[in-house]
This record gives sequence, structure tokens and C-alpha cells, in this order.
Amino acid sequence: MSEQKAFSLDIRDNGIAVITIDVPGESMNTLKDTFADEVGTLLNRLESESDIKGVVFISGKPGSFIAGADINMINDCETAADAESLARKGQAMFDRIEQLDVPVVAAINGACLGGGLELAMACHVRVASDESKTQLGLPEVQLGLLPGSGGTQRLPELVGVQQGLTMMLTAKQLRAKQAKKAGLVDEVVPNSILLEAAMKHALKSKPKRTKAPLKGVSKLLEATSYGRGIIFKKAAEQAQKKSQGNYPAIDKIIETVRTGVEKGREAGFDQEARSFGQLAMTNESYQLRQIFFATTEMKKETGADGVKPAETHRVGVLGGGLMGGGIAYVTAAKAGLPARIKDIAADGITHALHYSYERLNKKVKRKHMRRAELEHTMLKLSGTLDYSGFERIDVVIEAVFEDLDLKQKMVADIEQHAKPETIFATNTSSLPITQIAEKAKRPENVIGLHYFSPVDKMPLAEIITHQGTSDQTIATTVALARKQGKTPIVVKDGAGFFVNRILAPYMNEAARLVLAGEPIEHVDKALVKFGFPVGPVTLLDEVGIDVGAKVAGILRKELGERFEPPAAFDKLMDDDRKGKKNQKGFYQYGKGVKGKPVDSSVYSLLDIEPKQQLDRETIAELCVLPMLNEAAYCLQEGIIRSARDGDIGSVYGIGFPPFRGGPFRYMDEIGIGTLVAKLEKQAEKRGDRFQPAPLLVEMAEQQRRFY
Ligand SMILES: C[C@H](O)CC(=O)SCCNC(=O)CCNC(=O)[C@H](O)C(C)(C)COP(=O)(O)OP(=O)(O)OC[C@H]1O[C@@H](n2cnc3c(N)ncnc32)[C@H](O)[C@@H]1OP(=O)(O)O
Repeated sequence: MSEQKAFSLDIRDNGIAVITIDVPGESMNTLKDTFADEVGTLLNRLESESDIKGVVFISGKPGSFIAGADINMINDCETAADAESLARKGQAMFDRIEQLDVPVVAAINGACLGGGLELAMACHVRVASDESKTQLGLPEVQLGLLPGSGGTQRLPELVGVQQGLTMMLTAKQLRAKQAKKAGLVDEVVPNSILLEAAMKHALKSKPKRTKAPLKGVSKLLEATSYGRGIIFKKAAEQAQKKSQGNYPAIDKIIETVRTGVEKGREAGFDQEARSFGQLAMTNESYQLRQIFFATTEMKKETGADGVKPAETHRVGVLGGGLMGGGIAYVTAAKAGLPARIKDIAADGITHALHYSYERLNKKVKRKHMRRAELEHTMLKLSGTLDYSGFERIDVVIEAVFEDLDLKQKMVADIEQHAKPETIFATNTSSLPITQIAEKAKRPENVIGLHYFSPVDKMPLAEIITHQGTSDQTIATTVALARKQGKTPIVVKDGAGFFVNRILAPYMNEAARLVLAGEPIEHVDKALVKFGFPVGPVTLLDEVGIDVGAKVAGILRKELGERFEPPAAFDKLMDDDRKGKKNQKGFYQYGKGVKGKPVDSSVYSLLDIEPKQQLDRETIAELCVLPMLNEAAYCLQEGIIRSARDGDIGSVYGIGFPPFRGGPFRYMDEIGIGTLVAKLEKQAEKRGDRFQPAPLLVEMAEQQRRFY
């Protein structure tokens, strides 16, 4: 029996060679170096057959073209030379495709990413389906890499330097119509006629490479070396600001594109392959690849081994406030499920409906959505002041005030008005699920489903089980959160659950440093430089100082002295300083405030004379150490199920620097023995809150790692 191939050739009667890519045994096509010989043999045949008029590359997988080079293969490279050689093989293969004498067309439906888009760009024409799944992009930067098989050269040629850089530096993906506008795609058609449309192009004469369709200022800038210089300088400045120098791939992308533009393709290709090799060996790329693997692995898990989630047809949302509005939105717009919003006031319902409308309308205005789709989605949302319609609801998500009695009443109401199997998921951020379920007749149906604000943007959901939560409830809730576009982690009930629990000691330490006189912006910058998206003091302003104070109190009560908040909250509260929401916090807000100046009146309020005493590295270490330590406590106590869940929760929940892999991978990187020594040193100097978690001490003694 002949071995099944990934690329199969079918020469049609009209003289078109249709090459179908269908990697055996994989749900999505990814490119491997072993395909080079297979494709080489195919190309030899195409070159030798004189009656072939054109070639079409199309995917044999139903909803995707090619998702890029196989990341496992990149992960297996042991040296930079290995990875460089992969890149060169890809470059050579795509060059041969580009050099075919007959027209070569890529027929694209679904994800066309990384190496997949590099293959498509080597073709002479690209036809894409108008399906929403069709997305084109070079997301290698998210893996700490640069496009290694010609992408750094061909993308700027097709769409211009500015747009090409933006796509590569931000991993931005374009939908078919956007890609057409940018010059990346030549025609957009319904998927049902994709092959036919591609064949039509393949029957024409081979097109000349066209220039990027630039207009106005972009055209002027890109036409001269001086103008391009401005583009590169600006890209470098912006990228530096965003990456804080933490992502080596960013500089390499800019350098490589620039080499190609200034010295020609050959020099560009050469630099591209070398840089790819070097980047593949960096720790940043390694850690980012692990995040990809962990995320993909988690997509398959139900949260309860061997249990199939029940189908959710209808969702109820209690409370139409900011969180309730967001939850209703992701239910209708992302999960495509009807959401019935119950509030005690008509205003609450109107607010929630308006919230969704605003978001959808923005998409319509940006032409990312048709008005009919907006209307269709809005029809999925309905409101009620009583529980009418709740008898058909499968999962209720509660987002009312943080009040235990109220939440227990909601449980009782749902048990009365909904079905016996209806799940009650609470979005509490601070109350124990065990207590919310305490008076339930069917506690097995009660679970925590903790979203982060803003709900439609933040990728994480914590799914919190109490002792009596049934496996069926867990699996169904996990599946629903995933449908809503979230990455769920299942955690055990306990104060602060996981995310807020590891965040609190980190914020407390930042506040202590401020109270000790470190300037506010200095503390924030230190943590941004470390890789967090915003600094801890900014975060406190964003979350709300009042909320921070409340959570800090609960954690102190439940978890002990280690969580003792710094003595500043009372003064801040007495001064009505709540942060961004009332435009009174550590920073200045309001109309006419430019940049982000510190509100220096906070220093006098707290009796501080700001003076920089510690360097950025020390500040970052002092804030991050307690977070790492607390993550270890959470693992030790079974709050999280694995180091992997803790890493993904931290990266997606609080923006722990992804290039460090998450707290557990970062602890492995530091070395558990070294970490324990650091914690002990600070415990001696600054107090017992730094005492290492017993798990860390034990691991250090036994020289163990988390991974
Ligand atoms: C030389 C080149 O320039 C270098 C490169 O091309 S590097 C790779 C660049 N490409 C990427 O980064 C894309 C990575 N993939 C993704 O983002 C997402 O998988 C996706 C958006 C394509 C699809 O998402 P989704 O529909 O949720 O499916 P998802 O579960 O993630 O993936 C389906 C399967 O494809 C696999 N897969 C997808 N892309 C892959 C890749 N590039 N390498 C290896 N496996 C990949 C997944 O592991 C998963 O495998 P499984 O069925 O065995 O679990």
C-alpha cells in the first residue's frame, strides 16, 4: 500500500493542475520539512509536462487552508542551524513555486497563517473565500519568531512596507475583504465557487507582480528611501514602547524587512533565514511556544475527565450591569446563544442591550459586520423583570451585587423558576462558592464562573468548583465559557480563587514600595519593563481602589497575615479616592489631562516624600516574588490543578509576561533553590510575608522542577 501523501496532484481536462493539500492524520494542515521532497517531485512533474496551463493550490481540509509551519517541528530543532535550515528549505520550495512558468493560484478558505500565507504569497494569484473563518496573517511574532520562508520579503512587496510591518509586528490577521483591499488577495468569492474561480485565474496568462495598492501619504512615504526611513524609525519606536525590548523578534522583523527593501530580496532572504534560526533558540520563543501547546491542549479538555458536556441552548443572565451586559454580549455574539437578561429595573435591561448594540454597531461601522448580522445577534437578547422564560434556560449566570444573602436568594429563585438541571453559575469575584451553594436544594448545580472586566476583551474565565459541584456541571460550564470565546481554567473554591489571590500580594508589595517613598511612575515602569501590560499602581486605579481594599480585607481574613494590606487604604478611602472610575486615584484623569501624570496630592495625603531609592530590577523582583510564592501555595493547596493551568491563568488573566511562560515556568527558569534563597533573604529583611511556601522548600531540597 502506498504511503498517503500530504500534497496530491490532479491534472484536469482543462489543463489545470490542482494540488490538494491534506496532511494525513491532522485536523489542520501544517507544513513540515519532510514535504520538501514530496513537493519537489510534484514540481518536477509540472515543469516537465508541457500541456499544463496553470496550477491551483487548495486545501483538502474543510475549514482551513494551512495554519503555518508545524510548531512541533520548530520546537524539535536543537540548534540555530537546524532552524535556519528549515527556513531555507521553505524559502527554496516557495521560490520554485513562484518561478513556475504557468500561473499559480492559491485558493484560500479558512486560516491561512504563517508558512501557509508564505506559500500563498509565492503563488502568482490569491483567491479567498468570503467565509468569516478565512483569515490571513503572519503571526510568528506571537511565537517569538519571524516569518521564515519568504514572508518578510513578499508581504511588504504585496501590501507595502508600513502595512506589512504592522501585520508582522502585531500578528494582525486580515479577513478576505480587508486582504483584498490591502493587495494581499486578488479576488474574494463564495466558498462554493472557490476552486472554479481559482481555475479561471489559472487559465489566464501569468500575471506580472503588481505593486502594493498604496495611496496618499503612504504612497509618498514608500516611494523614497528617505520616506521609508521614517517608516522604519517610527515602527522601531512604537515597537520598542510596546515590547520594552523584551521581544527580540520585533527588532529582527524590522531589520530583515529593511535589508530586503534596501539591499534586495536575496539579502533579505538570507537575513530572514539566519534570524529565524537565532530566534528559534531564544528562551522567549521557547516559552511562547509552550503557551501555544498548553492552550491547544486545554481546548480539548472538558474540565471533568470522561464527562461529556450537556448542550446549552439558552442562557439566563441575572443583572444587566457592566459584567452582566458583557456576559450577555459574549453569549449572543460569540457563542451564538440566546441570552435572557433579568434585572430588577428596566434600566438594567436597557443598559445591557445597549452595551451589546454599541459593540456590534462599532463592528458594522468598521465594516467588520453586516447590519443584518447585528440585527440577528440583537434578536438573541431579551429582557425580563420577573423570571418569565426561565423555565427553558439551561445555564444561569449571576452578575448581581457582591452580597451573600442576595446571591443565596438568587439560587433559591432559580431553583424555583428554572429546570431541575439548570446550572447556577455565579460571577462573584470575592464570595466563596461554598457559601453561595450552602442553602441550595441542588448544590451540585452551583458553580463559579468568574469573568474579568471588560468581559468581551479579557480571555480568561475561572471556573470554580465547590465540594459538591457535579462533574456534569463543570463540563457544561467549561464548554459554555469556551463557546463564549474564553480560555477556562478550573479552580477549587478559596478566597480570591487563583487570579486575585496571586495578584493581591503583588499589588500589596507595590503599594508598600510607594509608601516607602518610591515614586509611583517608577514602580509602574519597573513592572512594565518586566513585561506586564500595565504597572500595579495603574492597575489598582483601573480596577478601583475601593474594590482593591475590599478584596484585600477578605483575603487577609481568610488567608492570614501574609495578606496584610499596607496601611494606606483607609486614608485613600477617606479621601474618596476610588481610581479611574471617579477620576481620583494615583494618577490624574479627566478632560484636558495629557499623558498620564501622577496626582502628586496623593503623596501629601499619604505623608510621603517621593524619592527613587531602588532600581527597576529590584522593584520588579520585590513585587513578583510574592506572586510566585502565592502561585506555589495555590498549587500546593489544590486551588489550581496543575502548574500549566496556573501559567495559562496568569498569562491570560493578568498579563503575566507571556515570554516568561507564566509564574511556574518562570520559577523553573530562576531555579527553585535560587528562588527559595531569594524569598528567605527578603523574609529576613522585610518580613515573614516572604517566607517561601512549603512546596517550594520541599522542591528545592529535592531539586525538583514544575515542568
Ligand atoms: C516558517 C514559518 O514562517 C513559521 C510558521 O509558520 S510558525 C506558525 C505560524 N502559525 C501560527 O502561529 C498559527 C497557530 N495556530 C493557531 O493559531 C490556531 O491553531 C488556529 C487559529 C489556526 C486554529 O484555531 P482552532 O480552530 O481553535 O484550532 P486548534 O485547536 O488551535 O488547532 C487545531 C489543530 O491544529 C494544530 N495546529 C494549528 N496550527 C498549528 C501549527 N502551526 N503547528 C502545529 N500544530 C498546529 C493544533 O495543535 C490542533 O491540533 P490537534 O487537533 O491535534 O489538537
